[in-house]
Amino acid sequence: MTHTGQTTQFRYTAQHKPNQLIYGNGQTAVITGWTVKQAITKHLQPSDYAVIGQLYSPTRGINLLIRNLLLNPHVRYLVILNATKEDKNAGASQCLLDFFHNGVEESLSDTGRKSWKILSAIPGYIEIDIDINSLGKLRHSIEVQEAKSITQAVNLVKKYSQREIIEPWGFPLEFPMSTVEPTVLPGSRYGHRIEGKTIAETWVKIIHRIKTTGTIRPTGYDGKWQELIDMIAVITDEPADFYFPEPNYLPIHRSFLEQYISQILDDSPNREGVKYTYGQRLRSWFGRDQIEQVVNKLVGEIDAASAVMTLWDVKDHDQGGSPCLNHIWLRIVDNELSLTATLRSNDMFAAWPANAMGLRALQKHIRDEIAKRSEYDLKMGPLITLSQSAHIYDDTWSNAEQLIQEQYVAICRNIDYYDPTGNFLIEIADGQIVVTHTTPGSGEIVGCYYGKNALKLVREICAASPAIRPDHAAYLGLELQKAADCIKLDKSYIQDK
Ligand SMILES: O=c1ccn([C@H]2C[C@H](O)[C@@H](COP(=O)(O)O)O2)c(=O)[nH]1
Repeated sequence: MTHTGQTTQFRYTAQHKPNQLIYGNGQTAVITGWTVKQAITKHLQPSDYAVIGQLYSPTRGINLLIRNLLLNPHVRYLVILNATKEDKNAGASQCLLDFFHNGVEESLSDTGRKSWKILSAIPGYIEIDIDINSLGKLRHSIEVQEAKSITQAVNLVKKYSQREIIEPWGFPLEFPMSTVEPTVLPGSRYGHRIEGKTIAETWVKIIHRIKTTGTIRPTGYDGKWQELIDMIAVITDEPADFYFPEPNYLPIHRSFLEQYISQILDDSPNREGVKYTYGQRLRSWFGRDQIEQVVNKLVGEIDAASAVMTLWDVKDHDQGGSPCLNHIWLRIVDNELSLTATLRSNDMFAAWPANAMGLRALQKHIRDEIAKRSEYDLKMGPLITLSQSAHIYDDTWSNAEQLIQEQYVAICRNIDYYDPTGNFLIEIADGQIVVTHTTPGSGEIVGCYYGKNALKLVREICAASPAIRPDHAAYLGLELQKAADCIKLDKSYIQDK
């Protein structure tokens, strides 16, 4: 008997990410991985499938997907698309396949919580609150097929939709879920500056800043994120071969970096299911190779302040999925080339490290091309990212907390107290405190302050040099108060003694 599916009464109930899914009334769930779900949906009728959704991450996505499947026992078939480079890199489709093939064991998750660990080479976890017998029942009640292409996935779904309706494998199952709302410290919302030597170090500081003072907001998808608006990250000394900490706490591996850099540097043809690549926007989208344009611009006019590349197309308002990276600007000052990139929206936990490394590779490429075509042998200046919505999604909050606990304190311990604002030399002369402001390197005198009141002096200094480091200002406060006390007690004062 052939069955078209129209007669079923099945309705998929999604408790997690309900607005991210496309619903039908069949018995097959389709996981499209990193391929946009519309690329599959457009070839099918709603009666062919129960639900169609994407799966990006094994550590973040699978747990919610399994919870949704447990709520929908009428789903008896699962087609998992595992087709693109992104799928291979993320490993989510593979890990989900391994869940159905191999099952789970009790273990600790990446954030140290007791969890069910999927028996897979790719780390993936399911929350321990989900009953193990229910997981077993789910695994054995659903027929699972991997598809290596869109066509194969569509054919598999159509094949299943021809089958006779099968009874649900049980009753809908729901398990408790614990959520922890973070404590948010007060702080300014707009405009934040973070600086670090490497991408890895800067990332930890970024995560700390957003996690401590970011505003908790709905994401526009399902769920929440913690957000700061307009965050500038300045990375001063990323080495040419990139710094990966040991052990690597970044959400990117060296093995993926080469592919990712190619997505930024190289043109690529339109691929079904992929909305855009940055390389395509830069190399060909607007009918010009913008990387070539900026290289030629700077070779011809080394002081140019117009070495701009744009990735935003005005047509991007007409459809979803517009590029997050929108504007790139290069500038040469003192024989060094800086690159500033503006991202309208930036997932600072999962995406920023790769974004930053890709942009650093672009900066190096432009430096080297300028060197090939001219006499200019430029140094690599800083990489600067301006993330307009700088956010951390709620499903990575616990990973972010763990990173802060394990790395932030260590990074703060290694801080050098160099302040580009300069140095302040404190003395007592003629019964007054005298503060001399000098430049950081050469020690040239650039300012002088006098008085007896420490607080007044600190305020004057901070007003005149508002970019002074907060710990430097605090140090000055202490030293100036010591000097003021010495005047009162008629004692001699020596700075730092
Ligand atoms: O290179 C990228 C691409 C995407 N994203 C993140 C930003 C958002 O969290 C999400 C895209 O969502 P939309 O703004 O397009 O809805 O992906 C990045 O951080 N960097």
